[in-house]
Amino acid sequence: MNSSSGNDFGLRGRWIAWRNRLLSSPRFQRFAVRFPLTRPIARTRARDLFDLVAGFTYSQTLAACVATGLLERLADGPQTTESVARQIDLPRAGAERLLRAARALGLVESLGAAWALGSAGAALLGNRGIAEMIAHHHLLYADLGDPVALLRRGGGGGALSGHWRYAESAGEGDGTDVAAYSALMAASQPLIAQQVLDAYPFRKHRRLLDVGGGEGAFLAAVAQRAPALELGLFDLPAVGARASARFDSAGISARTHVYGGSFLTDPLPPGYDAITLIRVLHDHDDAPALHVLRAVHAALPPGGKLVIAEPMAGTPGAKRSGDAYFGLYLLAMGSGRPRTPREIKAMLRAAGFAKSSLVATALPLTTRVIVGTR
Ligand SMILES: C[S@@+](CC[C@H](N)C(=O)[O-])C[C@H]1O[C@@H](n2cnc3c(N)ncnc32)[C@H](O)[C@@H]1O
Repeated sequence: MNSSSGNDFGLRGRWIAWRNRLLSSPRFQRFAVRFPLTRPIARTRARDLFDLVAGFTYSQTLAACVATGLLERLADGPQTTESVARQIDLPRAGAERLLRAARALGLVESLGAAWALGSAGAALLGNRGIAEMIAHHHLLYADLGDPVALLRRGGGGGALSGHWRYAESAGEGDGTDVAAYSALMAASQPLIAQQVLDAYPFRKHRRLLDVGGGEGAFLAAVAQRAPALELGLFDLPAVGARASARFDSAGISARTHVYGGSFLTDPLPPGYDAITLIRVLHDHDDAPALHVLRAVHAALPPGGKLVIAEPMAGTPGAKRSGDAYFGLYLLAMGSGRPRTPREIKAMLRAAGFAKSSLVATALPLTTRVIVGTR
């Protein structure tokens, strides 16, 4: 149905149609920037709109900072443009262009004639996972070169789906295929693990199975917080091998068990009273995601807990990261979608879980937590 007036959508529909007619009118736009009472709002709106227009250049400034190691160079103290240019191997003019762009984004700041690390740059340096994400974004941007084509073909089929082998070739991935994504996940895990561990008391369980546990970074963090917990990790065989190596070097092999398999075709091992799915569910379309939840339900004892942790859609204050970033990221990857807590809870009900609740986390933009009870 086509409706340009909004009349068919009740009071709110009519209000939106009226507001949009006004906001898109060049006459009103001219008035709004001139009139003192509307000018601040008009300027903020214009800036927000420009940020949407220019976002790609901001991301690419960031990518250049990470690729050249600019931020690390400034971590040792302020430097002149010449010194920066020499260290990051750019002509002076190129270095200055990058420094100015980075300054505008808060990544660096000027200090007299020198350049220092900015507050956003310092925060980024303290989080290796974000730098690694930025470093692999060239794959995403290659796929987003023609976003309409990507949307038309239903996602996948590009550079990012090659990075996440299992996305389009379910249950697959040998040692070489899984190395890059497993390392990326492990690098970004500390921030996630800390929040999940603060949100949920794993100590009250006896045995915990981390399904799609990657190379074991989450379980290694759990092991420190809950020294009595027995730990299991289930992932594709090639990823499980990486986890075994990590557990060996962390000295926790005796209390961990690694299972190699596909949760889409193999049953999950029983005997665990808690199961975690950390950044796993959103990787899968609805049918396989429901399959995983059913497999978890089958493996848990009555009263057993499933802890789901991942960024979710519709997160207050972080809606862009859910539907815009992860929505397009997972589309390019070729599998999955970000879901709202309500959608995840409905899936848990469909998989047979008796109840579920959303638990608060420190940084919902990066991860939210839902606990389901079998
Ligand atoms: C996005 S990563 C998350 C890894 C880890 N949980 C974390 O948060 O760092 C998804 C994980 O699911 C695993 N995975 C994907 N498909 C799988 C399947 N069919 N069976 C078992 N594991 C699978 C991947 O190998 C990968 O380790």
